Amino acid sequence: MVRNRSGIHSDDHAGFDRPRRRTRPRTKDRPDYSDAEVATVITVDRGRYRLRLGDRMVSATKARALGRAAVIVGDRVRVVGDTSGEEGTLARVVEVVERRTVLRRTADDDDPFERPVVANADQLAIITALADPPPRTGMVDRILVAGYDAGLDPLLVLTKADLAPADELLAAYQPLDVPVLTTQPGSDLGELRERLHGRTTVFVGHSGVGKSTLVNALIPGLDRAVGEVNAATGRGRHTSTSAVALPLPHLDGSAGEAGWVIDTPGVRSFGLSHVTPARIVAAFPDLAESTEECPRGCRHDSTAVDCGLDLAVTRGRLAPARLQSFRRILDARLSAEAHP
Ligand SMILES: Nc1nc2c(ncn2[C@@H]2O[C@H](COP(=O)(O)OP(=O)(O)OP(=O)(O)O)[C@@H](O)[C@H]2O)c(=O)[nH]1
Ligand SMILES: [Zn+2]
Repeated sequence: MVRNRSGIHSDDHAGFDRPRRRTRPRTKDRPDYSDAEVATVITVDRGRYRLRLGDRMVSATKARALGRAAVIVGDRVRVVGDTSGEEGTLARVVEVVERRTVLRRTADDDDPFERPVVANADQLAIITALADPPPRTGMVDRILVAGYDAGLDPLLVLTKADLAPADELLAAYQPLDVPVLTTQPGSDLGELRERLHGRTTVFVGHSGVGKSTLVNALIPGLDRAVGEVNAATGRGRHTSTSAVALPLPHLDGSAGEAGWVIDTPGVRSFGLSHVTPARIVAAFPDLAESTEECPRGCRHDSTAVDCGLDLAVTRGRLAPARLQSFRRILDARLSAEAHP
């Protein structure tokens, strides 16, 4: 799949969480912040933001003028006030820079509200264990769909390869050209590091799959809590409920970051009611081309009549396994619609 660096199509910029009109100050009163410093949002916690500004960490609140507009992890924001980062100081976020991408979910399929989860990522790593807990392709498919919708490049990381073989999952995702990596205790993370290099990658995975173990291995000294799952709540006591952006160190010790990992809390569901099938198709240029011959309103699923995708298979232009895998993930979206 050929994509530009940011992984998004040029028409994807419109209307990302612009503040509503009533919350926006009248233009003539709006101060000009264009020369304010720009920082990256690392965490969001009850109206407080931890920002990385150059090589210092700064705490901040949101300026009243931003109203209810969301500020999310990964956002690039303009900040004013005390940006020294010294103990007890608090800067003010006055503007969110236009987002390149937004990964969204709806809490449930019947939840009408889209919740932006992470801004400005360009890759989505889905972490799945090969056993303990057993892999759930339905969940992987749903997260993939959210990633394609957001214009993120997918990456599948299969952990616990010491416990079970990866064949089945490889067969399910290779036809979609999803890169798949496997890990196990002590395995070489070189290829994963290469894929993370210079990019911002969201890590998503069900609780217990070994996500913290992986993040700790990638970022020595980080010490994310591993395996502290509370039996009663199914949630680690110290597990944060929102995402956190973590800079990846350069292995040779040079300054700056080698990329960003945005770690998200274990997901149990990934609602997709905000996703349209057309945007999933658009993530696969070869398939999108074949749908040009479809009848109007074709949904391209396995029940579709005269679908151009079936024609493409008949003509030998599309591998049957690719179409089958594509329809499986399309179904992950459509089944969301079937149970509103
Ligand atoms: N056998 C095996 N066990 C692993 C592997 N990776 C992690 N584990 C174990 O799996 C358990 C869960 O690992 P975590 O890293 O806490 O999983 P997590 O996905 O971060 O889970 P949450 O913190 O609940 O989100 C721990 O006991 C780990 O030691 C692996 O590759 N093989
Ligand atoms: Zn079709």
